[in-house]
Amino acid sequence: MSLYYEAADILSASLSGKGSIQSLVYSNKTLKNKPGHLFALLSEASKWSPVLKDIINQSGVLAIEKKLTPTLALLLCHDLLLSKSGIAAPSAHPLRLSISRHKARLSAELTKIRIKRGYGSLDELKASIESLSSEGNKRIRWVRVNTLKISLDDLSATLLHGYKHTTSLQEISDASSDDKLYYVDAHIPNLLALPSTANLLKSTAYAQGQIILQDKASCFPAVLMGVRPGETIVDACAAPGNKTTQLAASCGDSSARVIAFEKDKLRALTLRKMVERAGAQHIVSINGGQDFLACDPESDQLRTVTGLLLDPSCSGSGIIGRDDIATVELPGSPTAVDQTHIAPSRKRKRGPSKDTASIPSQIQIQDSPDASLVEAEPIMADDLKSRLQGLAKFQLEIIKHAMSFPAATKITYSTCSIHATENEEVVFGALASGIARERGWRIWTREEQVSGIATWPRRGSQEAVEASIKAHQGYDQDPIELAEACIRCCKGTDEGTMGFFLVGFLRDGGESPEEEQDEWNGFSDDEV
Ligand SMILES: C[S@@+](CC[C@H](N)C(=O)[O-])C[C@H]1O[C@@H](n2cnc3c(N)ncnc32)[C@H](O)[C@@H]1O
Repeated sequence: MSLYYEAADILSASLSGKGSIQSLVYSNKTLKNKPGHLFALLSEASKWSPVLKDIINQSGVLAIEKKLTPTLALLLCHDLLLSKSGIAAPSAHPLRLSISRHKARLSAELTKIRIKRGYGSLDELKASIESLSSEGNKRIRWVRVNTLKISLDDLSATLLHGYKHTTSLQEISDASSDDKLYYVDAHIPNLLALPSTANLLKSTAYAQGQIILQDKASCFPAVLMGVRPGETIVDACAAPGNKTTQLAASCGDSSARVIAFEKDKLRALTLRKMVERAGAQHIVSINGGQDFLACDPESDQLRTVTGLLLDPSCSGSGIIGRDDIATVELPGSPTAVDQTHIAPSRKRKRGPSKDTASIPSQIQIQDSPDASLVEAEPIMADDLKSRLQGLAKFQLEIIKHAMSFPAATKITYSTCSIHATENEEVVFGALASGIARERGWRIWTREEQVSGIATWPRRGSQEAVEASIKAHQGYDQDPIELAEACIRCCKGTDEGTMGFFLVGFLRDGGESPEEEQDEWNGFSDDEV
């Protein structure tokens, strides 16, 4: 029976924001059960959780069986109804009995749900659950062409030889493993999409740094930055170096340069390797093992820096593969259908249970471009909330430090988090800060963004912006303009990106870079 207790503990820890199910299972060396067995149970039960939640809620079993917590009920009900080998416990075990004595009722609820959803058999329902779960997985492999090493045209003759160009991203995500297709992205220059089955890691192009496997969302900040000749750009949190090498590629053979900070010495080694593989060592200076927050913006190296790209450590909740944290639905909470926010979990009346209180039961993302996802903060698990607040404090410090660079006129701030706490709220904390007011920093409006970024439809959450403005009294700005200035990407959409957030800050003035700057109007539609 320890299997179910151990799995329930892992699920509760994941739901409180302590990590993905995968990392919690495979990083724990003291597990009593086989990691593979635990992971299979947890990922299957998570996949089925929207159905199992309804079955358990409709059956009323949680109100009758005092031994069952919602997570235990989810796991046991999964094995009772859906696992070929049934519940892995002796038939007389009290926990097994607590669910199996309701088998008839639970099976009847499963049948009801199946019929309601229009499936003729359990196999048909299973096939639909499988296809839904694979939709959340990455089907697209984003490939950035490293123009320091090769042009897109030359890559077409080598790596892409035998591949057919398509103008439909959908065709890429629908491709079978034999399909050799590529798509040229409309927002990011030199970015391709290939079917995820394309085995690029073994290609010469990858080994020689001609291509960099980088999610589309992660390419947005360097494009927004728009490096111009003569500039010096700081990448403040650089390893492993995706954005550093992208910035370097946009410097090309101009006189622009990049200074990359990476606090962690080991990660700085990875950064160095990546910069070398990308052929960017003559463009990038690496401040390895150095804390960006401890650097002196007035130093000789930094006082002429004109732009800073900030991509600090974050919760990583937008990363694909961490879906399992956010999408498990537990019984004991209402069935949410068309909600933008996490549905509040109903507190159970009987005694306290460690996995019931304040657990996000569901996150639903509204697909409308102007209302991207935000979490309903008040019902966040306490652990997650305090972890996010700690991250947000650090992220705000990074922005404020960047705002103190004397010649800087532009900053980009990004996270691969879906949480407003790390995104919109940090942004407006920064705008309302003393240093922003003193140095004249303001938001980089949508109208001022380069076309590939300005035309991206998913923008910040107006609701989160309004809440942030309220929290920073005296900061009087148009919430619509501010939300429009923020860029969001959502995972699990047809756009094939991970969850991501980006915003920019601008100010007039600052010292000019040493060289004369060319007039630069951003990327035109023809170029992307
Ligand atoms: C989200 S990752 C950056 C990913 C990177 N921008 C890319 O696109 O490949 C954040 C990085 O910032 C580093 N970091 C965190 N705090 C830092 C600080 N105060 N100074 C410099 N680097 C820091 C972390 O070690 C980590 O490698």
